[in-house]
Amino acid sequence: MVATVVGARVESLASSGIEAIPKEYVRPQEELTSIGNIFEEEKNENGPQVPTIDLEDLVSEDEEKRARCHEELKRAATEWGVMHVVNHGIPVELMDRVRAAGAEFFNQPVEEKEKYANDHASGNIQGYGSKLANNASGQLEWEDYFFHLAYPEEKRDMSIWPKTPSDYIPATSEYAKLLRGLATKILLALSLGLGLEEGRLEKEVGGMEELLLQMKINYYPKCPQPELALGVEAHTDVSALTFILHNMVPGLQLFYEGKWVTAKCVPNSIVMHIGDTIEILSNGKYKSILHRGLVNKEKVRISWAMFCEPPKEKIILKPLPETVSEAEPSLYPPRTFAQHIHHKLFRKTQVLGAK
Ligand SMILES: O=C(O)CCC(=O)C(=O)O
Ligand SMILES: [Fe+2]
Repeated sequence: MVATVVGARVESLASSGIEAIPKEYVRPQEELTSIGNIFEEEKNENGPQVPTIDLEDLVSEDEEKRARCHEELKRAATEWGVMHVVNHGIPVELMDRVRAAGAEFFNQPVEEKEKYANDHASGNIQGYGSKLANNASGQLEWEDYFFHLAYPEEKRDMSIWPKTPSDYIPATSEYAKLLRGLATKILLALSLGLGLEEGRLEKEVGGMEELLLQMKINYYPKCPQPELALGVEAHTDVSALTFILHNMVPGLQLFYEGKWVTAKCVPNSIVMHIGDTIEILSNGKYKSILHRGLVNKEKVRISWAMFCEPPKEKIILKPLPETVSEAEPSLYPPRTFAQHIHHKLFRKTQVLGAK
């Protein structure tokens, strides 16, 4: 009998030569029916597609062009809550450096990466990790990850950032700084889209001092039975905004109008999600879309998610008064970010426990 090593890295499992995945990774029956071959899914041109938004004119001097750009962004945030953004102002060479550095870090032997292992029991949530079963079902995801705070600079713990390769720190630091600037511009346009003053959402999520940029590199090894597993299970992001780079291997799916839509790989784009925080502040006018990640047999997939998050306790999140009326009552009770996360986990445990 082959015993499963619980807590082992998915990468080690994947390279061990197993032909069948351990049962903890097998999704429940009702979910399996919707999991297909991601390469086939990516080719599907029928049905709705994730919008691509050109941000060239996001801060244009030309008022008309700027308004048009804001309108498109607003529409995508309202209808989808996720989009490919292009002409975002982040140099492609920098995105390539971030990807190369992350990939090189993960290319090291597992033992090297274990030196950065996180330890949730001791409160060390930053570093190298894999999902631990957090509920009775023991369900696991087919991925390992690296997680750390990337911005603001004074809140970073550089002792946990990868030291190898040497470009990891400079590339990721610069990328985080530029993304922070982009987040401000996006929040400005989204504020105007709600009829608010341009700086309002930025302020409501914590501003320059308190909004945290958290980097999560998702590493999805090849999977011998991709039709039975998920790299990341269906969820909405709790963040205000999430910016995602990937290595051009498909995997991301969005639950839109009752169906799973596969995101195409758009060169030089960044996938941007509206997270729960903005959905709540906007009283549901902007959407935080349900999404998940599929894995495959042939190629390792890596994605770099930068979560822009409000502080855990300092801000009470609730629909802004301007977004609430008699006709559109508040859809969300007031909660801190920490309470929101806790509530989601609690609800999920209840749903799973009810089976
Ligand atoms: O890998 C992806 O494309 C998505 C990952 C994701 O949804 C997440 O890390 O929250
Ligand atoms: Fe996500």
